[in-house]
Amino acid sequence: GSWWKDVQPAARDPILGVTEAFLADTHPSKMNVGVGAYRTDEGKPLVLECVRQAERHIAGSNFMEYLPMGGSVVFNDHSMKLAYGEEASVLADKRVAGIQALSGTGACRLFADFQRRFKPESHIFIPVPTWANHHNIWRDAHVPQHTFRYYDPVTKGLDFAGLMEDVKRAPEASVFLLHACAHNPTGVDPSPEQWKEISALFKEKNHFALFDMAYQGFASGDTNRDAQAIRIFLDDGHQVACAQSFAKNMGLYGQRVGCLSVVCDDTQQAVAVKSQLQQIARPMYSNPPLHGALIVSTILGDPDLKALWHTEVKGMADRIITMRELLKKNLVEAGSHLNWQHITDQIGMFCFSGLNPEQVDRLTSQFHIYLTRNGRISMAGINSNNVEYLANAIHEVTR
Ligand SMILES: Cc1[nH+]cc(COP(=O)(O)O)c(/C=N/[C@@H](CC(=O)O)C(=O)O)c1O
Repeated sequence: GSWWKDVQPAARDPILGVTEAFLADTHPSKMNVGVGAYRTDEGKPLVLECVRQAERHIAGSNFMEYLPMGGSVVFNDHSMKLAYGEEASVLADKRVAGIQALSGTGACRLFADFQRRFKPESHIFIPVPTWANHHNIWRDAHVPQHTFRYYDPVTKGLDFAGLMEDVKRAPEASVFLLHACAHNPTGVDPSPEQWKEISALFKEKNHFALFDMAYQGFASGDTNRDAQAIRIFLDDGHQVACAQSFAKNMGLYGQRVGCLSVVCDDTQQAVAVKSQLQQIARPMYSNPPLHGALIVSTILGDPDLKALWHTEVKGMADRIITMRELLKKNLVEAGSHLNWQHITDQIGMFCFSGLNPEQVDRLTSQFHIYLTRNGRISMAGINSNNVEYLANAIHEVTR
């Protein structure tokens, strides 16, 4: 009989499934505020000018060879400097094992498999809510998951007390997943003072922090400011790990460019850790793709291109902040009397609107507006031409 007769259709991905539904809709006013992918005020994807210039720099260069299993060393060095700081002592002392990854997803997965292999008894503590794919990644790595409180649906802000209590109650030396900035889906980040308290408690409990930094530069427009949580933990002496993505902040979504780095005791340990991370990559995809890493290295390695990138990433962050203000203003003008303060209090790519699944379903069925059922709105999908339409629709389903 047929080999695969028992294979059932997979459930729709809660995020990428929204894009599929959006593409299938032919309505002229349809809006996609689902997937976290930047769009210009004209509603178009953006290729950064610094990327275009980098592509011209590398055009025709005779690169088609395999990269090492750990990817481009030059790329890894630039990526780690971006995360930890140009002058970070852990980099000067060569204590960090860095490996090029298949964007942020790949970096998280490499860490999850590394954790399974070298800390087989460990579990992972994941914030509630988080990026939906985090659960899939640690599930497939066979690492047991727990959650810790993060978001307060009443205040639509950080549940700091709940977070600290859960961190305190977790067993000694637990592994935690933390969003470095622009928390997905809530857009709620701890303040620097709160990060300092979290770091101190992690020290007390001997916890380990993996930072998922998929939006560095995208939150505030300042790459150093968006990495402050990592810098605070480093200054406190934590040996963190960091999963980086260049999908959003450099617009390299489909190039799959990322980096996983692990801070170690010393150079010898970093060499050992990197060698083991490479052994995880080898059977998975052998070695990572060239092109995107070369673009990133070209940009971060050229002062003018790097300065241009900083300007452009700030431009994207600023447009999103403007859309937050516009959406809130249009909701008031539409006649809504609800409190929409969180729309401008939240930061990064997403607004956690507070809409419930039924209201989301109505936005989609009645107004052809596509967003994830947890009420997350990707602010980049909003522009000056559709913000009023969105505000009226939200008012309609929340009145
Ligand atoms: C927190 C976080 N971490 C990692 C990733 C992985 O991105 P990558 O393209 O592998 O570098 C994403 C992507 N989030 C958006 C896209 C997606 O779901 O894949 C999103 O939440 O819409 C994140 O939001």
